[in-house]
Amino acid sequence: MAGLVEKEQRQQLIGINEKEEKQVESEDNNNKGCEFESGQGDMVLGAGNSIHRSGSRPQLDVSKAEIQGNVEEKYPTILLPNQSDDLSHLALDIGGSLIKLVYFSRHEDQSADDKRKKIVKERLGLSNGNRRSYPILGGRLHFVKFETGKINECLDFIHSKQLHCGGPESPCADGVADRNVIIKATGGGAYKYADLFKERLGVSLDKEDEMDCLVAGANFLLKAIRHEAFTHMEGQKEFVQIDPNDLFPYLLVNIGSGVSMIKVDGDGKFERVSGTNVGGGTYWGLGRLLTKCKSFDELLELSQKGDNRTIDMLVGDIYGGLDYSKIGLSAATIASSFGKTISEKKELEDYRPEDISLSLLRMISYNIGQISYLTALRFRLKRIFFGGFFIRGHAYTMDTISFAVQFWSNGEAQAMFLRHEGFMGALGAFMSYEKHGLDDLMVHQLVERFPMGAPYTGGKIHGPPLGDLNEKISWMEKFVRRGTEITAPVPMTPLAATTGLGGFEVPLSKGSTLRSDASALNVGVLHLVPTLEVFPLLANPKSYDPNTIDLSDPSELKYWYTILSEHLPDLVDKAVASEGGTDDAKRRGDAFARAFSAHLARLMEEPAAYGKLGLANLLEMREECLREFQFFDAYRSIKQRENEASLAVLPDLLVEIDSMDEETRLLTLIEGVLAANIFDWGSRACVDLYHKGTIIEIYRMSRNKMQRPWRVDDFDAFKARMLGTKNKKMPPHRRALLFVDNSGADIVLGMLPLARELLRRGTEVVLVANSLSALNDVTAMELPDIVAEAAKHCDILRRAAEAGGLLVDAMINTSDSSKEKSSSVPLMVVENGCGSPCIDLRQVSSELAAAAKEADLIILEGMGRALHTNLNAQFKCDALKLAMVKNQRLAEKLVNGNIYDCICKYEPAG
Ligand SMILES: Nc1ncnc2c1ncn2[C@@H]1O[C@H](COP(=O)(O)OP(=O)(O)O)[C@@H](O)[C@H]1O
Ligand SMILES: CC(C)(COP(=O)(O)O)[C@@H](O)C(=O)NCCC(=O)O
Ligand SMILES: [Mn+2]
Repeated sequence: MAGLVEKEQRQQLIGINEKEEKQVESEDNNNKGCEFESGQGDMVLGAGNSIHRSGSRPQLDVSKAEIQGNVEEKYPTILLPNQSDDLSHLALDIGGSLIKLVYFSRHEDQSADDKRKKIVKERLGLSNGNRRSYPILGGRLHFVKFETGKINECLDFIHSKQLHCGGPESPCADGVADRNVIIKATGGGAYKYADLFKERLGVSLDKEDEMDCLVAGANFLLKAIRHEAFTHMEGQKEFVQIDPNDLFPYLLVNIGSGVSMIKVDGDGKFERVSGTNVGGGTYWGLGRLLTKCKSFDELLELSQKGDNRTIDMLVGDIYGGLDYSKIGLSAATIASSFGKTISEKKELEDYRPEDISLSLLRMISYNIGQISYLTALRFRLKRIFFGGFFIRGHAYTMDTISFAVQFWSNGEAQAMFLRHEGFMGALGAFMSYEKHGLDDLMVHQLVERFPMGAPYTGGKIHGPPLGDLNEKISWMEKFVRRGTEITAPVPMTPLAATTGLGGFEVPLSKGSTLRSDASALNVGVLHLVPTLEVFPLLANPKSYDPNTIDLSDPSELKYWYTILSEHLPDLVDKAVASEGGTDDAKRRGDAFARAFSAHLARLMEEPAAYGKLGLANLLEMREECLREFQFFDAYRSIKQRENEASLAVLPDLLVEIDSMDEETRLLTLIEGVLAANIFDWGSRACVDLYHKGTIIEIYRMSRNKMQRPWRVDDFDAFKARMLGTKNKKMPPHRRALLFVDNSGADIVLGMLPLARELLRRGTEVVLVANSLSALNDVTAMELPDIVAEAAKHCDILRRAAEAGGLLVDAMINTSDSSKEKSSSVPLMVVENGCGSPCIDLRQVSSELAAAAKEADLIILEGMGRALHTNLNAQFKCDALKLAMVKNQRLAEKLVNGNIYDCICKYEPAG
């Protein structure tokens, strides 16, 4: 370490305590349109130009079409220069009670198509061949609903977002479609309101069969959406992993205004086998008459405070308080719904609306559950999926239905619910567009993200569309005034359960809340990313779960909620500074903080709202939320400063390393990676440390503390594989994938020297970095420049970078003047496909998937990638997981250790 000291003085100049630079990189966001969905929507950055649409689906503009690349390829890419990417599809399901809307928005790829990408594609033999040129290159599916009685709001919404013309970027004249635009629609309203749509928006509704749509939507959801189906018993929600190859047959019960029961045997293979007219409309209609409630939610809310014993006739009422044990009915069992109201001389006003609502809800839910079970029995179906907006994610309703199915089937049949409960028909209508592209997509190409608007939009707030970021922020500011009102949950009174002899028992519905209409939708925005792939080196892709920490443990959730909340002010400061600290940046920062806090609060109340919640999801949500408010790289100047400081001391470090024998060198390199992982701006403890010294001081301190054995120390096994033993020589690995983490010392003084060692030993190295920025993580875009800088001081890196095509543009000033063609194994950079401090290996970039095919060693580095996620992941090849644990609680929990302990976990190919 002595060599480093000389440079130290110089580094003081760029000390870590320096005030954040106020420079702004010119980021031309002004011409990007922003839209905000009122109602239940979210915010989306839009882009693009005109839309070409006519007939029942958007038409291709094939003028000047040409084949790009090799014409011999099986699926050559066809370039359509005049075809806009920004096609927008909209489909509707207009039911008796609600209108459901599904629409697609093309989303601009935020990761730039730089030179590196082109080179990587060539080198890894990736072509655009399997990338569709039409219609879905990538975009987002949005889900919105309106009450049918307020159809004008729906028309306004479509109109304001220009969804009938193709999106806000291509408004149609006077808001009326000029061509004969046809929109797919299902449900009775597609007939009833056809003229209204024509008159108001100038569009024709193309009617699709309701049952066809329901089934198509349900099959798509069950096959392609992770954590779509779940069971709900006694207040406990559990997601069910559906094997797409073992889905059929099943019974689909759609509880809308009325109820349909459909036996589904395959795609497009189904029969409506039963139904009942006692459904959601019955509950809402009767409930309204009997309680004078003004809204469905009000009625449902009332039920939560109700006691049905005042309304229902129980077995105990008939049997003088006794059970009817001979036939298995407890005294608490409902013998007759509303039965008590006949025997007493009371009028409607004498009953509490709360009790009436509860009795009604139980009566209808139980009845549907029972008929469903009988229907399933009739066709020998074991699985019943319930959908429709009657369910409304309401715990008590689901418990009651589950209870009925379980009770009557003696546990043989299982009731499951769908998160996109009421959207099956609308999705099916969407899929009926001839070229929607959806059913070609697989589960790993769909990323469901938190809808950025949901937690803070109220169903009753239907504002105009927000045209730009400014309006979005103003809206957030206004929201805050109403924020507590909107986000405050309505507590659900846990009802006393009777665990008697079965039958009409009171189901438990603990801990659930009934939220305002908007956030009641437990659906995110579906990001369609056709380029994503499953990481091919996962040993067990089906059972792989990226998250190490399960946030379904409430104490764990609370802890991480607090950590993220406490980090927020500092993050906002950094974000605002990264955009020059302008007033506009401050407003955006403020809006971001509010939005993110609201999301956190929402998830605290209902952690499983959008599927199983892990720590990686929370950390990603923070980054997504920053991007939503156009903070694309909050740590930009910190990263730059740390890169420069570290690059300045790299030559000395390399000299020092090169003076060591092989064994000491390998240990020093691994030690170096662990020590440099301390530069983590996401860790509270580390950020506090940075106030105490310069980068180099901290780096040195960190290395000095590297005492072996580390908390998890498989170094000897790794060394044996790398260097061999006395008795056994080992060949070098063919290709290593290095999943890199932070900028600055972490990459420059940690991972690059390790990469260099591998290269020196004849192993190809692929540096795998983020596609989008997250905290101070280095991105794939940034890496070539860093490598080029490092290569100025090192021939090994230079030759490898040249061989990997990384130095095409770099002005290399090497000490070695030889110009001979590089004979080195290559060093490459690929992007991982994500913008988070963690990595979900079920969904990685096609570049990474291609690079992985030749790899026989993986090195995962950092807390996010090797601890929060993937600590327990098994791979088909050798894997090394390296990280410093920068959080006390995590250290205790994972390794029974302490903060700053290190993990070096080596797992040879199984
Ligand atoms: N905000 C709401 N307004 C009216 N009904 C609602 C609302 N939220 C949930 N519901 C329930 O959902 C039912 C409608 O479900 P849905 O699946 O949309 O069927 P439909 O296609 O028949 O409208 C209503 O009958 C009611 O029970
Ligand atoms: C966000 C992080 C996973 C990044 O760590 P890294 O992957 O860079 O090692 C980590 O900083 C973290 O878990 N921070 C929160 C914990 C804390 O502040 O203690
Ligand atoms: Mn990191």
